Amino acid sequence: MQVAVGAIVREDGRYLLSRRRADAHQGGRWEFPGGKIEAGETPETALDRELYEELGIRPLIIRPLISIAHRYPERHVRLHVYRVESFSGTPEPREGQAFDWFDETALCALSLPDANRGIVAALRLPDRYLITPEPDVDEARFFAGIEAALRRGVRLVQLRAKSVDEHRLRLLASGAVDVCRRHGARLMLNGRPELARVVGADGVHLSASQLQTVQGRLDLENLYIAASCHNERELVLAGRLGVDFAVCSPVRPTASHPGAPAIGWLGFEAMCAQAPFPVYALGGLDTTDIEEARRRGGQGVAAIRGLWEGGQAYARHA
Ligand SMILES: Nc1nc2c([nH]c(=O)n2[C@@H]2O[C@H](COP(=O)(O)OP(=O)(O)OP(=O)(O)O)[C@@H](O)[C@H]2O)c(=O)[nH]1
Ligand SMILES: [Mg+2]
Repeated sequence: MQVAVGAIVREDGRYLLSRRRADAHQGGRWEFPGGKIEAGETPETALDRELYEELGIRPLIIRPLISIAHRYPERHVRLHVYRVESFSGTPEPREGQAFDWFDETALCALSLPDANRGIVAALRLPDRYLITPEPDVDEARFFAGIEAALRRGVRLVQLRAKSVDEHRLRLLASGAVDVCRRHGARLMLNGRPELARVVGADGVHLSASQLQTVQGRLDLENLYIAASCHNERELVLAGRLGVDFAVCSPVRPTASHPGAPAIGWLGFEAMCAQAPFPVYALGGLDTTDIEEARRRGGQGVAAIRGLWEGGQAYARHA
């Protein structure tokens, strides 16, 4: 079943959710307004009709947010989710449903249909994900590089330091957490979950090889979990583990991973269609590629040199 769904956002950043009728599929849970796409409709025209039928409003500015396929025991759905950034009219419950506006924190505490986890993640994540170049001996310069990226608007950072020992990684991670905190940004640690917790990181980023070793769902309470994926098999593993988002690479050939076959934009698009969570495109990309990544169904781009000031100079070994 194809479904059009709207995450309607107000100027104060709150989202409108309705409560599903008790007797409906996923009854009693909160949902983003929307409904089944009928024959002859596009997801956009269905969204327009549904929002009018359910709330008496007309979407004016919408942008694709994420597309999610989900199998409930009794039906399969594909949700085509849009962020509705402006609309005309005043929402009213035309079908007698309860509805309310929720900020991000309240949204995370609601009971939503199982398919909606990826929608909430997509709403909370930015369109760019900085991966740090391998740090050299000059730590001050390394932190200044992170800070410069944060000043340019980066809000999500992965500390990736493969060449350092555990002791130094811990120092670097603590420093990176501090810098990110000051700018209201989140830090993902490429490393062990226990270390992420000790240093106060916001999440842990798993390499594709770590993905192979984890059995079942990984429950790290309020830590974000992300993973690096290079093919559809790894995406499946990431899904089983319950990641919040993934990075798919390499979209283009890169200097940091010579010889790795590029997946190209078509490969990236196929991976986005499969993933029930947000996906960043990685590999030879920078901010000028964000729009393309979004057109292909992604959350945005992840980059080392593409998001690092002066890129080439520092990130020579990255
Ligand atoms: N509208 C909406 N549907 C969702 C969400 N998440 C989710 O899994 N779904 C599923 O997508 C399907 C969409 O259906 P719907 O019941 O809203 O469809 P509709 O408005 O056309 O309903 P109707 O048949 O009562 O007229 C349901 O199976 C529902 O459980 C969500 O956030 N919003
Ligand atoms: Mg509906």
